[in-house]
This record gives sequence, structure tokens and C-alpha cells, in this order.
Amino acid sequence: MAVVRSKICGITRVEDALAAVAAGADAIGLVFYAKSPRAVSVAQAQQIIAALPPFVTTVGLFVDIARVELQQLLADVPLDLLQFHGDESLEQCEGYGRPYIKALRVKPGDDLLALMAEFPSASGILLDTYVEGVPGGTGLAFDWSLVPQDLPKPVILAGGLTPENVAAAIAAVKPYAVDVSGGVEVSKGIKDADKVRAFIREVRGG
Ligand SMILES: O=C(O)c1ccccc1N[C@@H]1O[C@H](COP(=O)(O)O)[C@@H](O)[C@H]1O
Repeated sequence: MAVVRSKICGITRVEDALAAVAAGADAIGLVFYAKSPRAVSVAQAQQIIAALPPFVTTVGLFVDIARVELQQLLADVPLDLLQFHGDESLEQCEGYGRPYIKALRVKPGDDLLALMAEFPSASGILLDTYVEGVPGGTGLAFDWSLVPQDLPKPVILAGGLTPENVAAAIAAVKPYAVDVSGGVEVSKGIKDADKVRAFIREVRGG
């Protein structure tokens, strides 16, 4: 059985980052989107990243952020990977010379192969649920049968994942990694260490 990696997104506290890593998370996500209840400041992000042990990928999540703002942020915060979760173009995603993943919000009728092909330089494609007017972090799952098998890039499956449904999601999509935020929280931005452990246990086969 292939190893499936886990990213715990929307971390706002050092203790939640450390609990996620202790549970076996491969990556943590920091949300730099002011409208999100999980948004972190530069100082918060610096503090969280400074507390991490080696070999944990730090992912910054952005939604149509202004170029100057992201350039400044990258100078201040040591992020390993950029996650573009808005309507960014290929040129915008490539414009920082950093590895990135592009989020696509899935809805019935989408040609995911064609949409993925628009981002040939992405390290991976994150699939989240389409909800009109909301860029992500909705806590809602999409119909996993909409994802074609054998996609040409690593797929990071997101959207409404929980300890209860993640095993079924992995069986259906066979993603490279899974990404969760609301499904392992006690409240928005505050992670539940028991749920994080249960989630990663399920990702690893129970
Ligand atoms: O978490 C947020 O607040 C957020 C805001 C704007 C765009 C994306 C956001 N989060 C990402 O959405 C997916 C799905 O979240 P959930 O598990 O359904 O709560 C999550 O993996 C984050 O990467």
C-alpha cells in the first residue's frame, strides 16, 4: 500500500503544530488570508516555524494575495511551499521562484485533467470542494468519484476530511497526500490533538 502523506492546515498555535508533528504530520499549513478565522500574523508564523523540528514542510496558504505583500512575507517567514488557493494564474503562481501547489475547487462537470494542465510547474494539485463565494476551508467534502484515476501530478485531497471519512477518501481517490483543517478542530483555528492523532492513524491504515 502506498504511503499517503498528511498536512494539517490552519495551524495558529505552537502547541497545535507540535502535536501535529508528534502525531506524524508531514506538513503544517499556515493561512495568510485575512478573511479566514485561521489567519496568522507574520509574528505568529515565525514563532510556530521556529518551534518545529527538522523535516516538517511548512506551507503558506494564500488567496489572491497582492504580489508586494507576498514578496515581503517570503522575506520574513521561512516557508517551504506556497499553496495558492484563489484564482491565481500560472504566471502569478510561478512569479516567486518557489515550489508551489495550486488548489482547484471541484464541482460536477469540471475537466480536472484540463484544469491541472494549466499549472504544469506545480509540485502538486490540491483538490478542495467548490462552494460559491468561499475560497476554501468550508468543511465540506465533494464527490470523490469526480476525480479521475492516474492523474499526472501528485494530488493532495482536501475538503471536509475527518478521522471518520479519510480512509474511504483515500480508497476512492488514491491521493499522494491528504489535507485537513476543520475536521480536526475544536473550534476554528484551534486543533484537537486527539482528532489529529485519529486522523493520521486512519491515513496510515488504522
Ligand atoms: O482554512 C481556511 O480558512 C481556508 C481559507 C481560504 C482558503 C482555504 C482555506 N483552507 C484550506 O481548505 C482546505 C479544506 O478545509 P477543510 O478541511 O474542509 O476545513 C484545507 O485543507 C485548507 O488547505
